[in-house]
Amino acid sequence: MKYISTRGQAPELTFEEAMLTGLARDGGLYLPVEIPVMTQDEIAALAGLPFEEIAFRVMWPYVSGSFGESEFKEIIGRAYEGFGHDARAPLKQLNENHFLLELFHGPTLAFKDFAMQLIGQLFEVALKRRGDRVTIVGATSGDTGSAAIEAFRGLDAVDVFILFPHGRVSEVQRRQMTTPADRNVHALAVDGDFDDCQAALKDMFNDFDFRDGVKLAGVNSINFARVLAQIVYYFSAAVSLGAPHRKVSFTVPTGNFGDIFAGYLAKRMGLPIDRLVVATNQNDILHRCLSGEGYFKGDTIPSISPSMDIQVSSNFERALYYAYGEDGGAVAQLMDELKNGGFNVSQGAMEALRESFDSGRVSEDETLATIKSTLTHSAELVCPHTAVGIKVAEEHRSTDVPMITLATAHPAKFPAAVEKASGAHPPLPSRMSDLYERPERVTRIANDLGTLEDHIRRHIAE
Ligand SMILES: Cc1ncc(COP(=O)(O)O)c(C=O)c1O
Ligand SMILES: N[C@@H](CCOP(=O)(O)O)C(=O)O
Repeated sequence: MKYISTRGQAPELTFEEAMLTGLARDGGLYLPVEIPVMTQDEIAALAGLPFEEIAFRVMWPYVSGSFGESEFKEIIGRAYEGFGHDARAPLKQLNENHFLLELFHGPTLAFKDFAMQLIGQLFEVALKRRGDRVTIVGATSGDTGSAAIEAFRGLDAVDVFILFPHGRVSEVQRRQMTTPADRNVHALAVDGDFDDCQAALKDMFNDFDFRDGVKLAGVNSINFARVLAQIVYYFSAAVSLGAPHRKVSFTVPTGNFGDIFAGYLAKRMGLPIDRLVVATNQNDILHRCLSGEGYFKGDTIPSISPSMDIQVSSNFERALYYAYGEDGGAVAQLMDELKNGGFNVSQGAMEALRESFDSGRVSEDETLATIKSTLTHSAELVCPHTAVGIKVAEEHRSTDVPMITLATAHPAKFPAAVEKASGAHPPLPSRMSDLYERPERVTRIANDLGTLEDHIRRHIAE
């Protein structure tokens, strides 16, 4: 499989090259040249298989040519062996036709572990084969950073620098990033918001001297490998509810649009997904856009679902690429307009987006009320991001198609909000019970490209 950029001006790459590259050199995001399709029989055959086998069958067409078949199976095995649930992504029933897909049984208690644990293994194998090393820089609103640090800590061939917005992540998220003692891990608390961190990261990729000098690699969902690994649980969940013989819908708490874009690819691969519902908090650029108001940046407002405090949703570019008929020139022009504040989406592209996506926005009070009512009515304690999803899902579910809401993080990552809403304190798993006692190591740093690049150059392989 070859990979092309959403902006049409970067060289075609193999899966391994695209994974190690991150952002395309024309500023775009990599996508497969064509989306592989599974037959209805192939999808039906997934029912009852272990998660790892489903992962292999779903991802293999995307990676073959870069990794051997048994090599890839072993990588998948290693990636998920540390998960705290045999099903990896178990489904729970909330009410008659509303289900919760629990994606927080990995090492850092958020859905990011599904992809990050896999690409940690893929990077290690690929870099060893090449005899190469890279500098990973990641931007995080809390969960990507901790998952990346967990996946890459202690690896000789990788330095990992994580930029997070100072004061805008939960204490558990911060401590997950600042307490690992490994010398190749560097947590940077940036004076800015998540969008500033993500913009700085993209600027580093577009600064070719820096990019080539430090061998920059990215593990945010700008990296297609991240999105790929997230396709798998759409399949495992849907077949366990009767797909391909029965349609299902998904509601996804959304910020950077990576998770729900994985659902879009699952649909294009042949999974009978009826609706994909984008659920946003008060940082609602995606909801406004899907409601026909154009894609215009606002100020990011801190919320109790901080991982979704995002205004520039990087993977929306991938959805626009398909909505604009795979026209890289059109996408490049929209992204230029975004630099000046935003753009209106053409009527044809809006129709294409609406064929798959619905959306809803949830206020802070509604988030708190949903945490409480979910505990009261379904005996489930959920994190604020999941609550945003549940609220929107309830507004969009129909009686005849099961709705699956993605439970994207463990409630113990956000104890203050969960306790405020429900009065219940979500305990951390016992393996993390000393998290609050571990010493922290973090550098507070200005939101300035030169300062960030200089810091990274000076601290590589120290
Ligand atoms: C807990 C949680 N829920 C939801 C999201 C939103 O996911 P995405 O950015 O893929 O839309 C994030 C961050 O990415 C997250 O950390
Ligand atoms: N919510 C994310 C933001 C970054 O998203 P990514 O999927 O592009 O890595 C986080 O927790 O950091």
